[in-house]
Amino acid sequence: MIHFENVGLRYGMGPEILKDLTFDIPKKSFQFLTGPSGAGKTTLLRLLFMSLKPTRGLISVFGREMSTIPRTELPMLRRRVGIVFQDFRLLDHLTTYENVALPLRVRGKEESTYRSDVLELLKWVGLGDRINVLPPVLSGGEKQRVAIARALIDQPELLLADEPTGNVDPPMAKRILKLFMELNRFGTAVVIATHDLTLMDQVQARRMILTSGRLDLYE
Ligand SMILES: Nc1ncnc2c1ncn2[C@@H]1O[C@H](COP(=O)(O)OP(=O)(O)OP(=O)(O)O)[C@@H](O)[C@H]1O
Repeated sequence: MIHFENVGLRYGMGPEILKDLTFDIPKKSFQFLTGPSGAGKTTLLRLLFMSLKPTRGLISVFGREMSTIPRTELPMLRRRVGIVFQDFRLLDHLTTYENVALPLRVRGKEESTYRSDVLELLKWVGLGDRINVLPPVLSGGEKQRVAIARALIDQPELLLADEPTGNVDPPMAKRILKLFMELNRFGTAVVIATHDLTLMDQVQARRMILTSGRLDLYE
């Protein structure tokens, strides 16, 4: 589904942050992306989300070579990807419910077809009593769970999550992991960037380890 071939990335004239990355993200696969702080995990997720272009090498996403994709087509391709940003990126003027429903609204779906799914997912992540609240009054962990629910609601082909359990307690982290695994069981490829060893030890999954910009894969 995604293929990287000798990919390198530098920001501006700075040093190369990612070096010679060659790997695949197969359809329906599940993997953790880990490595020390500053190793380039978020940068790699941004490449996977097509919000950054590599400075060298080739990336193909959903069978398309990234350098040939017109800018106008990127939003359509990105709709096939669910992403949980480290800083959540919720819309502050929309309620919790409306934030989670947004990807479905953007697709032109009727509210009656998804309302119960959104409510059920919000309940699952422990936010059943926060549906009409605006993000500014939510705690960090609550915001994180809204961002996760929004990324999952439309069953994307690929889910990218940047430290998705960084702000929640261990039982909730376990619950969120279960949600990702369930989504994966239904066919979504999942990439979770994390430092959380306890989380990674709960699943037998591929580990992609970034160290000083180089990637090692442990199947
Ligand atoms: N927009 C940017 N401009 C210049 N340098 C950047 C930019 N974004 C990230 N970097 C640099 O790239 C390197 C990798 O950063 P990145 O955020 O990808 O690492 P990370 O592995 O996700 O770190 P963490 O685990 O702390 O979130 C760091 O040295 C960072 O300072």
